[in-house]
Order: sequence, then structure tokens, then C-alpha cells
Amino acid sequence: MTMMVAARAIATTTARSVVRSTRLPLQSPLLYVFAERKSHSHTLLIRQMSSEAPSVVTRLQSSGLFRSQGLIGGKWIDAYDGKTFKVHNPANGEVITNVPLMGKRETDDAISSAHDAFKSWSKLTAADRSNRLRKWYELLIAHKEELGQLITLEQGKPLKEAMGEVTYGASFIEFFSEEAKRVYGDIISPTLADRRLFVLKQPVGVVGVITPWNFPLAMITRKVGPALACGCTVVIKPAELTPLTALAAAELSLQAGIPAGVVNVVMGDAPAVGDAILASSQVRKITFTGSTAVGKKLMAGAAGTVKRVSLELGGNAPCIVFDDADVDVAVKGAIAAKFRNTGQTCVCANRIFVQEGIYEKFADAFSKAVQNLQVGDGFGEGVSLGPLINEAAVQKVEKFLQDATTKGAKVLLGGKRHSLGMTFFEPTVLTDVKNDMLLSREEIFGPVAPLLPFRTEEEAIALANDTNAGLAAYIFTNSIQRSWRVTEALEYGLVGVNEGLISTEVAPFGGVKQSGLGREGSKYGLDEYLELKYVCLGNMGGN
Ligand SMILES: NC(=O)c1ccc[n+]([C@@H]2O[C@H](COP(=O)([O-])OP(=O)(O)OC[C@H]3O[C@@H](n4cnc5c(N)ncnc54)[C@H](O)[C@@H]3O)[C@@H](O)[C@H]2O)c1
Ligand SMILES: O=CCCC(=O)O
Repeated sequence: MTMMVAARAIATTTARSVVRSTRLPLQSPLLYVFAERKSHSHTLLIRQMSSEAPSVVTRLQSSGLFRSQGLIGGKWIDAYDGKTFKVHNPANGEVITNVPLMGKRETDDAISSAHDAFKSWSKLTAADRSNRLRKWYELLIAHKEELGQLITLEQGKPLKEAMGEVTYGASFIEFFSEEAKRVYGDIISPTLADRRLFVLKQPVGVVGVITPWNFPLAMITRKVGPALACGCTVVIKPAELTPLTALAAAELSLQAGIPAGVVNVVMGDAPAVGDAILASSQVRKITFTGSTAVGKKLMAGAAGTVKRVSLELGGNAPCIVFDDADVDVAVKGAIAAKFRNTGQTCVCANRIFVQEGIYEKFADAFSKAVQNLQVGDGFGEGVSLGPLINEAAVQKVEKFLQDATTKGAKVLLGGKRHSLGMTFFEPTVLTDVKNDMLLSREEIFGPVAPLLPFRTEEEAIALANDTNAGLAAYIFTNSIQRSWRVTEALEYGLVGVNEGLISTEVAPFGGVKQSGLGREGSKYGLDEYLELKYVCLGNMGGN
């Protein structure tokens, strides 16, 4: 089918594809490696949530996980001046609750609590810390449904995907409960006979943890798991758009026997909280996930007290489909890499490069698969794309689309706000995109898939690397030689070969260039929270 015919066929089915559907999109690859495998009880839960959405908050309240205060030194606290801010449901704009608008004073107290707690937490045996982390993991899993509901409520992602995030987020606590027991030092061969040389590994101290809204649980646990495993204590500042999941997870940490003060949560005035964390010499490390712009500010701010810094920043992932690829595999992988969390993921495919020989075939198959993505309230049955997080996010997508179409890109599917209103956006496919358009230079963070044609392998590599970002990249090819050649040439921290969803707790996650510093998850994730202390034991020939 030619591109024009494909576009017409797609246009006639667009309306059907974007309304709330009662049909489960079994053929959709989006439902989900990260989501739980479908089960009968799971489907029932989604139906129930769909028809009883207003009672979600009541149900969460009765579970004890609906917390709407900050946590400082084990106590649930309002802002000292009583100020609050509203947390909204992005699917309908309703206010879920008010939470304290905290600033410098509350943050300073949270830091003091974490500093006090560090003295005893860091002295526990690794086995003791491990057991408490294990208990926390078990509680997170035991409350997967409530936590999933909370994520859908404040972040908007489909419930099935939200529960997948709980499993994924909890996996970091489980993994690091085990790694806690594997922090080893070293013995170095001495250069002088009467000396013995050792390397001790010790926790860095109090850690400031600043996280984004797109994964309200997993971005916290990926940092707090290794921090606590090493003996550090934390002050968490979750995103103001999604603080409720963080507070529920913190409540479960207390229930797991993690002592008061080890985990603290403050939120409200982000720059005031951030500045207090940066200014404190008691905070020895800051770990941040979020935009590159804020990451740069924090990195500069950390210089004042020479804190260690880990940064997980924005991406601009290329997804390269070579003409020797299996089209079905490439379509499935590209859909998963693009549309997870409605395109609001740092590792989302931002530019889909397709080799000339396969371009039309891929565009056609890809667009047909995108039509099957069901847009709707995350509590709705069969929904695979929720709303964007807020109006600003929609306006950014619109601006990028306008720039692209003005410069010659063509809309093959979607391209505008969804008829559901609010911040829902149609899943969109663009063809004839160029690498110098705005949406190829910056993260789209929305459900827009730009297809960019290329001729040769060298050209694809050059285009893919032509960005300041370097987080995730994806390639689709059936040639093992090409997969290695291209993987080695890509300036990225993660590469998926014939796979669009690659994040896991057991592998290192992080970017190069302006996508960040450091790695999270895996055995390497521990190093970010450990100081090396070299010890020279002298006079070994004496008494
Ligand atoms: N590399 C990764 O692992 C990864 C993972 C998820 C998201 N991200 C990136 O996060 C971005 C989306 O998240 P976002 O919009 O929440 O990012 P953001 O940078 O706006 O906010 C992230 C966090 O920083 C806080 N913040 C903002 N200004 C601050 C300041 N002056 N001082 C201290 N804290 C401040 C926010 O309140 C929030 O908690 C995207 O760029 C995405 O790529 C990266
Ligand atoms: O948005 C970034 C995190 C997503 C992931 O962990 O795969």
C-alpha cells in the first residue's frame, strides 16, 4: 500500500481507534512487558476501577496508604506555616488532595533527622539492613494494587502499566536487599614489606533524592534501594505532580521496620527544598532524575559543598530499523519503545530512523499497530495510553508538531488533541521527518512517533549520534555483525537490539553526554553510595 492509501485507510479508522474501548487490545505490544501478565482477577480489578473511580481515594484511605503529609524523623508533618498545594488527577483535572507546601525549614529538619538516623543505620549489620529492605519489598508487592491505583490516579498511566511499575519499582528494593550483603573491600599488595594496605567501602552519608513525575515509584526505589543497602539515609523530594506514591512507599518503609529518620519525604517549593539540600554540608550526595536543565542547575549548586552527584537526565533515543530487520519484531519493539507511559519516558524512542528499502512497509505496519492503541482514563478497561501529565506537556507536543509540519513533515496518523479533551492526545505518526526539526532535537515526551528515512548504516549512526543526549538507543536488524558494529558506534548508555523495553534492576541504567552521570540498578548502582577509604597499616615488622 502506498503512503497515501495507508493514510486514507488510517484516517477512516482513527475515530474507532481513539475512543474508550471495551475491547482488550490483545494484539497491542504495549500491553506490556512492564505490565503484569493479564489474569482474571486483574481484569476484574480494572473493570471495577473503571466503574468506581470516585471511590478509589476512599479505598486507598482505608488501606492506610493515602498519606497527605510530609515525613520527617518518622512523623507525618504539615508545612510549618500550614500552606498546602493541590495534587490533581490528570485524567479529569479533579483535585485528589492537598499536601504540604514545604520549604527550607522543613527540609533542614528532614536533613537533621537523616543525619541523626545515619549514625545508627550505618552501624547495623548488612544482614539487618537487608532483612528490613526485604520486608519493604514484600510490603510493596503485597500492596501492589493500591500503589498501582495511586500511580494511575496522580500520574495517569493505565492501571495495568501502573501495577507493572510497582513490580518494577519493588524489584530495586529486592535486588538491593540482596546486594546489601555483598559490599566487599579490597586488600592491596603492599609496596613496602612492613605495610598492609586495605580499601574499606563506607556509606557516603545523607543523600538528597530528587525525582520526576513520570515513574512516581520506580525512580525513587532505584535510588533509595542502593542508598539504604549501603547504610546511607535519605531526604526524598518527589515531584510535586506525583507526591502521593512516594508518601505511600515511605509509609510502607516504616511498616517494614526501617527506623524513623532513615527515609524522610519533603515536597512543595522545589527550588527552596533543592537549595536547602544543596546548601547543607550534612548532605554528602545528591541523586537526581529529571530534566537536563534542572540537572545542570543542581550540578552547579552541588559545587558549593562539593557533594557527589548522580544525574539521570533527558534522552533523545534513536530507534534504527535496518532493511534486514524482521518487520513484525521492529514494529512491536518500536511501539513499546515509543508509547510506553504515553511517550513520557526518558528512554522513549524519540526518532525512528527507517532504512529506505523498508520504509514504506514499516510505516504501514507501524501505523496499523498504532491504531490499536486505546486512549483513555487509566482506570478504563483496555486502555493503553493515558493522558499527558498536564496542559504544558500538550502545548509542547503541539509546538513540536507545528514546527515539524511547517518544515515538511506529514501526519500519517493522529496529530491533534484527542476528542476526550483534557490532556489526552491522539497517538501520532509523522513521516518525512528531518533530524534538524525541533522534535528531533529535543525530547517530545508525548505519543508522537516521527519516522526519518536513511540510506546507509554510516548515515544512520551519524544521525543517531547527532544530539547532546546519550541515554537509550534501539536497533532492529537480523545481522549479528551489524548489530555489534552499530552498538559499538552508538554514543549511548543503553542499547536495545531487536528489543524495545530493556530496563531491568539487574543491569546498569544511565546515560552519556548530557544524559547524565553515574549508573543506577545492578551491582554498579551500589558504587554511587559508597566512599572508598584507603587504610595503610604500617610498622608490621614491629610489635
Ligand atoms: N534518565 C533518566 O533515568 C530519567 C528518568 C525519568 C525521567 N527523566 C527525565 O525527567 C524529565 C521529566 O521529569 P520532570 O518534568 O519532573 O523533570 P524536572 O527536571 O522538571 O523535575 C524533576 C524534579 O526536580 C524538581 N525540581 C525542579 N526544579 C528544581 C530546583 N530548582 N531545585 C530542586 N529540584 C527541582 C522537580 O520538582 C522534580 O521533583 C524528562 O526530561 C525525562 O527525560 C530522566
Ligand atoms: O523515564 C525513565 C525511566 C524509565 C525506565 O526505568 O525504563
